[in-house]
Amino acid sequence: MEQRPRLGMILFYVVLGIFLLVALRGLYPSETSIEVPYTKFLDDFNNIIDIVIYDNGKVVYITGDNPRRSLETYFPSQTLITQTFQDQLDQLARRGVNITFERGGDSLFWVNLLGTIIPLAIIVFIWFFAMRSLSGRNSQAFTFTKSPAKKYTSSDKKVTFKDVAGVDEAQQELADVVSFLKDPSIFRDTGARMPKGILLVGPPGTGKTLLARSVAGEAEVPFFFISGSDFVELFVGVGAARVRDLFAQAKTSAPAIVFIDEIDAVGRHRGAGLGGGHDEREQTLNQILVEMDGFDAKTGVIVIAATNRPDILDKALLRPGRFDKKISVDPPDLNGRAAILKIHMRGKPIDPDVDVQLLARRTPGFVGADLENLINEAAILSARKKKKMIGMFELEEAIDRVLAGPAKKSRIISDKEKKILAYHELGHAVVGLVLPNAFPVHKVTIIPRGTSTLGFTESLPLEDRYLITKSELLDNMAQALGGRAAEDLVFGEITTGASSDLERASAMARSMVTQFGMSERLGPIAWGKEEEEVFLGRELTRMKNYSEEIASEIDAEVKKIVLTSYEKAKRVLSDQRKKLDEAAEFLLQKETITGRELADILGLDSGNFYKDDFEEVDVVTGPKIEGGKIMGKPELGNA
Ligand SMILES: Nc1ncnc2c1ncn2[C@@H]1O[C@H](COP(=O)(O)OP(=O)(O)OP(=O)(O)O)[C@@H](O)[C@H]1O
Ligand SMILES: [Zn+2]
Repeated sequence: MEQRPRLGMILFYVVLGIFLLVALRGLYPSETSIEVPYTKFLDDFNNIIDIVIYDNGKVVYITGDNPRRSLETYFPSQTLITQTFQDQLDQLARRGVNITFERGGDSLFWVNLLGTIIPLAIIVFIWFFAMRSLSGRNSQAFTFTKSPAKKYTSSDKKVTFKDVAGVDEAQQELADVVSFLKDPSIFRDTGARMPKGILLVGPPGTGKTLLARSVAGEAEVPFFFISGSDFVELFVGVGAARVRDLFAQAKTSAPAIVFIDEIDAVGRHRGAGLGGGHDEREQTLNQILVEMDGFDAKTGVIVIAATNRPDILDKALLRPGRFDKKISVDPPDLNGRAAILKIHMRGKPIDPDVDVQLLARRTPGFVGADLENLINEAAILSARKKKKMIGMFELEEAIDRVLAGPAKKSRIISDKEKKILAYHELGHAVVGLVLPNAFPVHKVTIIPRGTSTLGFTESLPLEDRYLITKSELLDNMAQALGGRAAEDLVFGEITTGASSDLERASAMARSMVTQFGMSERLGPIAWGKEEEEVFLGRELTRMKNYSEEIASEIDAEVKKIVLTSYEKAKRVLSDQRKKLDEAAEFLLQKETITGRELADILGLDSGNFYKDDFEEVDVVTGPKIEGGKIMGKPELGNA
């Protein structure tokens, strides 16, 4: 980012240099000859070694005295056809002088002119183009200082709180802002101070922009939008000028909302970042601070900024009177996702049989933008099939695509591999169905998807629960190991396909021992401290604060837990050995089997499959426990 203005300047000067050079060259063309009087021509006559005669009377010649300089003179064009002139030419020819006849002596002028204009035009074009692409905006190549803020006024399609869901807490906080913008006097009477700046913090796609727009829509005030990366411009000082312009615009139409997306692009704490080059960014940032200090609550301008890197923001931005209110915009929970899906289904032809709750359950970790995209994908799939309505099949297919890539029907898997795959996936599913505390099984498929997934069993994690018991953890671990257990049991041999299952089970066991204090031997002690680097790829790092002795005890406990779960999985499967073959036959034929169908084959009416009985649960907002972390993803063990 910082390199941009530098690069722009260098490019600009290089282009300017070339431009001047060519322009000068065009004015004094080196190839052009010097005009001399006719008498000089007569003087030189005996010395001429090369001559060009144009039909309009122009003559260009070179003498032996100075062969590098061509001279030119003019005859009245009639002279060219006189006998005397012909005689003179004869004389020259006899001396072996090179004589050429040409048309239209003026062409040289045009050649010169074109020679100047064409490169000029090319350069202007390149310059223009460079500006355009460097400034990242099409129409504003030359209006650097004018703010490119887009203004959405109430005439545009209005976004209101009804268009946003799953971010209830943030919405509640913003409701105050709306009432303030609608009627500032209420707040003035109680002496309450409205924040000038609000910082929306959250991962991409959670609806920060949408929220800011909905505040403007609810309050029916103009909305000025700009992105922090727009400020990073070609010339030093341009960003600051833009900020000034933006705020001037907002103040004249106050009450108004100024929204700065990606504020981290300019608001990074000073001195950070690579390769210096902070002058431009710093100036822009300073200007934002100056503007925010320069108006008070009476002005009626509220600045909302969004970022997903609050940790790198300059402290100056967060001081009182600036962005002193922080609102976090988190990824939606189960009910939030259902509500967002409903919003984006509005006005689309959705099959009445669609189970929104199931879709929400299948999409943990999806943010608003993903859910919107999901519905769009399903709409495309339906259109491709020329269906009139978007059905559950397309919506589920769209989820599978996002989770594991599009189905690869063409991928050829040998029958033997397919059989192993079927038993492996059924191993997961059967264990999940039989053990009462595993996550409900939704479906099993052996349709290969993406590049690495050969098949998967999907269980739906219980997100509306905030505590997970030890027995649930153990049953889920057994389920994770079910694939491997089935391979072992049925084929007496194991494949490489279970590696991620093993990884998952081991990680669960380790968390149980070190994090949740669930090992009897090691007691209710947190071994090591887990640190989640905020927004840095969510890497979990464990700080070791225990002895080597404890470390080996932890390892022994982890091993014990995993092995016990594995034995449990194997026991369940050998009890169901006969039914397992029946289910495998079904799966090999149909490639997909639902939890309910599998329960029917196993004769487990009360089996642990996904039942549609979660509909419209009340959200109990409680603290999220750590355990949610490892439970957050659906079972997606590849073969
Ligand atoms: N909470 C939500 N409710 C409804 N729709 C949402 C929600 N969140 C996102 N969307 C949909 O996703 C689109 C993109 O979201 P938006 O641009 O507001 O996210 P953002 O948090 O600003 O992302 P970024 O940080 O990438 O700018 C929205 O236009 C909207 O259609
Ligand atoms: Zn597996």
